Amino acid sequence: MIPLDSLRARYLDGILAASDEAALEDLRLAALGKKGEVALLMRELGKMSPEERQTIGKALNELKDELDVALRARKASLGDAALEERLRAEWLDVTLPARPRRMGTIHPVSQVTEECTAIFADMGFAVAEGPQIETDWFNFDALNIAPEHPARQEHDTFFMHRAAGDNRPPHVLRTHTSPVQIRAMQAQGAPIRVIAPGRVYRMDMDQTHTPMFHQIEGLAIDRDISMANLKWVLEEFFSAYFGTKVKTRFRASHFPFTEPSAEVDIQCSWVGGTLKVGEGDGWLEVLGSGMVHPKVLTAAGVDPSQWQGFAFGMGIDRMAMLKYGIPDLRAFFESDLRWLRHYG
Ligand SMILES: Cc1ccc(OCc2nc(C(=O)N[C@H]3CCS(=O)(=O)C3)cs2)cc1
Repeated sequence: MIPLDSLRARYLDGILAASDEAALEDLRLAALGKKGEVALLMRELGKMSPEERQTIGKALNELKDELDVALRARKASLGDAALEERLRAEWLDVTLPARPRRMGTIHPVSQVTEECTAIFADMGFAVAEGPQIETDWFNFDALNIAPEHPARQEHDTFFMHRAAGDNRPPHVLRTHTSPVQIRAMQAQGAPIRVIAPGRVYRMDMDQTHTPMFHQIEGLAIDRDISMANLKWVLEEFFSAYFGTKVKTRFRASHFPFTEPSAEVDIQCSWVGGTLKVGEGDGWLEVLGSGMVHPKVLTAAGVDPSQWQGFAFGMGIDRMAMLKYGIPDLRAFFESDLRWLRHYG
């Protein structure tokens, strides 16, 4: 009688060493198949005494069950490994549907900035850019804004606070893009025709004001530029922007950086809650403007006895709200995809 232990050890080792399911199946047949070693031993039982038959028979059945469990366990782990191998080999499942790719949209602020820039480019204005963090000189002093002017207060302006002993000049988040035009004049002198679009920052927050918003300012300096030139440039701009003939109305005003100054309205009517530009007997304020103050030209290194010209400033977000009928400025910056897709 073969000692069952060596048979058991041989098969258990063989099962653990089996490298794939085919080898395992061969082992199962060799051990437990009709012609398997266990089946052959079972046939020997008939030649034994009843006592032997019972002992050996029990041992053979236990061996059969043990090998069966070991074979199933090994088959399961080989199956997992085969699946793992297949998933690794077939990482790219070309039968999967393509990932939905939605077309992006251009933000209304970017659209309006590009549109305004193009319209002014047609009238000979180049685009000037500059830093968003400015010294208080470029943001205020150069624009003839007095030291005690309320706009310099912290309730209006974001100041960069300095560590003690840091004696660099105060820096602010620019409150308008006017400093860009000072820098442009310092760089190229007169004559000059530039527009300065960009982000500006003011301490403010409500339905029509956000701490960051977008402005576009214009500057035209030459030998004999007048308010009449300003009126023409603005009427050309608004007519192109709104796609219809737009009349403007100048109302006397005051800004430290322009003299004379004028707030400019465009003709409009509110038909059933929607804005109609270029008709009706209503007027809507859209920007501020004026002839550049001599002190501002001097600060920028341009001789006011030789050169003069106009400047204006308007809110890009506000222009987008007017054109697209967007009621709340805060929605511009909430990154709500539904809003962006609707207005984009
Ligand atoms: C060198 C230089 C000299 C003068 C300049 O004057 C730009 C001007 N801006 C305004 C004005 O009213 N701007 C506001 C309109 C709405 S807003 O976006 O809140 C800012 C009037 S004149 C600019 C640069």
